[in-house]
Amino acid sequence: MPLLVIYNPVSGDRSSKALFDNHVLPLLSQHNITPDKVVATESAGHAGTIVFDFLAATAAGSDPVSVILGSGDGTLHELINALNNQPSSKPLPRIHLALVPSGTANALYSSLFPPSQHDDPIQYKLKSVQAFVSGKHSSVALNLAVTVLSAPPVATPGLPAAPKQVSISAVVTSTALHASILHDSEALRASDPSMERFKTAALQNITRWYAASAKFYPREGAGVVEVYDPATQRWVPHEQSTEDEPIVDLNGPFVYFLSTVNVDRLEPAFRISPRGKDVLGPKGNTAALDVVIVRPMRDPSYDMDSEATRAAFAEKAGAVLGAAYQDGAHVALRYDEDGKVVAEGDGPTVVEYLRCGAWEWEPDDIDLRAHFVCADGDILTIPNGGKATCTAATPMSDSTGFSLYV
Ligand SMILES: Nc1ncnc2c1ncn2[C@@H]1O[C@H](COP(=O)(O)OP(=O)(O)OP(=O)(O)O)[C@@H](O)[C@H]1O
Repeated sequence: MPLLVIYNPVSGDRSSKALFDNHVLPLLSQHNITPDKVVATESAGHAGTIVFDFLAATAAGSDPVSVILGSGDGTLHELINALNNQPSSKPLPRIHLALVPSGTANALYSSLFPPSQHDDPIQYKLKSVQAFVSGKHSSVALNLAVTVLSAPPVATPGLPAAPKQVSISAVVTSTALHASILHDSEALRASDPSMERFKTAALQNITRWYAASAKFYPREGAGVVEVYDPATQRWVPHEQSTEDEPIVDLNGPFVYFLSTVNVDRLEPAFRISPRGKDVLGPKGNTAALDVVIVRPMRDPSYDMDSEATRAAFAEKAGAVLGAAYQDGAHVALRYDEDGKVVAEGDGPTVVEYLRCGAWEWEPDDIDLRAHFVCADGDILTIPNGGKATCTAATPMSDSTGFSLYV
């Protein structure tokens, strides 16, 4: 199988060149594997061009190719979207990826290879490449989340309808607090390349509420939208969803709205959708979006919207995010009758954790920040009067799409 090696020399702490020179390439030669090409990306957007040119030069037909990718989730996102946007008369072959985590957060890698304290730091980063060189070809097909931003259905008279924007995520699609954090943390990247910049941006945004409404559709085969019941640790039908009327409508305001595909975490310890990789792997599972939502009006102590109410709720939102670092304990948090966040009892859950096949997010026109959508770190803006629709997708067949060596 043709083999391409790519790394982003500026992702994360910029150590990927040394890692490839000292460990990845020597490991390949120990196994008598000679890559067809080894390339460092030279700019944003380059990874997609490298892969597209490689496919054009090597793939005689629909034969699969292997790509060893040293980067974070952002470069993978870029690569998937670049290939999707290339005009091509034939479907692209299946791309088998061996990931070398070199970014800041490495959500996909740390979900597939949950880190442990005992890992040797270098050997830990080589697990996917080890799976590739072992020749066992054990891989999982990646599901994708396809987000379409659409303009209002009625165009302004005299103006052509705005084109739809499409972005494909392999990890996360979010709005509300997470999209605001990613929007603001990008501005902090140059001064703070570490994950601390996400915490700084979180503090800047923790008191905001987002005015929007959302709809949820069942995943294929499920019949209903599911919600996680922490008491039984099972997915159960959402109270609004029946086989006859499956669509769930939720009204804002929202504080948190984040949907994952393939992953259970966004950083090694931040297990925000703790059941998020259940549907990966075995055949027969249909792709799903796991959506983590926090809406302040579920709080029994809520009476009116004011600065003081938002400041008080910020502490509860902070407790939810903190519990996500405790092995995903946030999905079991509840309100007691006074609105205190507790880990036991049978009050309403603080988090609504839904599993669906698609969701729609329609921001109120007046709320500019509710128009941000984050797709694997890329920030998109919903046009006024428009909405975002995110749909889970599985590869069309075994010979196309992406899979990961695990
Ligand atoms: N040579 C390059 N120079 C500048 N930017 C680059 C180069 N190669 C890739 N990029 C850009 O770097 C951005 C960040 O890369 P990547 O996602 O790999 O790392 P990260 O952001 O540090 O990690 P993570 O996504 O896990 O947080 C990508 O959006 C990509 O477009």
